[in-house]
Amino acid sequence: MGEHYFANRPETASRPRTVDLVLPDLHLRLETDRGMFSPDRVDPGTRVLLESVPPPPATGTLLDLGCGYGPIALTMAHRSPGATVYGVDVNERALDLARRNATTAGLDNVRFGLAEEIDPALRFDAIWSNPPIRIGKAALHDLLLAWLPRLTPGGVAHLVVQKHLGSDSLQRWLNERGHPTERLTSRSAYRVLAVSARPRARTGSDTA
Ligand SMILES: C[S@@+](CC[C@H](N)C(=O)[O-])C[C@H]1O[C@@H](n2cnc3c(N)ncnc32)[C@H](O)[C@@H]1O
Repeated sequence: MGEHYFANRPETASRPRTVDLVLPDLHLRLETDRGMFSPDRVDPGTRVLLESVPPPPATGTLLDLGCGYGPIALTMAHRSPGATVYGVDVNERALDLARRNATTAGLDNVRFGLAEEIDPALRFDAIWSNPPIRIGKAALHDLLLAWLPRLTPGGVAHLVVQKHLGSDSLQRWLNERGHPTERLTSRSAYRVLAVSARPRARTGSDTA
């Protein structure tokens, strides 16, 4: 059976290569390898996200959830040089390449690591993600429930999901979980969802 791109330590023999990420505002050559998501080209869903989401906050703390070799985190770091960007993944080969890609791009406002290496007290002003749909619905829901509550009040998460992989049901589920969620973009097979932080529960003193 083929190895999943979300393996922690891919056993697949290494075969390094590069892909070009070309956007109106940046051009990066990124090192990739076997054993990770979309090693031969920047994923079209990632491209839809990067081409359609408004610029991230200029300062603060930003997150790329499931960063792979780093195209989303590095774009955020480039667009928001005054912010600190975190990229988290379970795939250590991808994290190593993401760190190398940051160094090559001269971006020093981005940090890559496993979830447990990221300070649990950190809160995020924006989250961008091409999430790992293929880990299964229950695991994806658990992942989102672990990270979305870490949005700051007013923070927004942008998630790109293919329609046939369940973007509409994910949007419904997020709304049911109390995260106001709208469809920002609909381009070919891809949808970008804009997910707001859950509104804080009103307390007695709010209404006094
Ligand atoms: C669809 S890929 C996107 C990769 C990269 N952001 C891109 O655009 O090319 C999803 C990523 O999520 C990672 N992933 C899977 N399970 C995860 C988890 N529990 N926590 C964080 N990342 C995870 C996978 O290893 C994979 O790199």
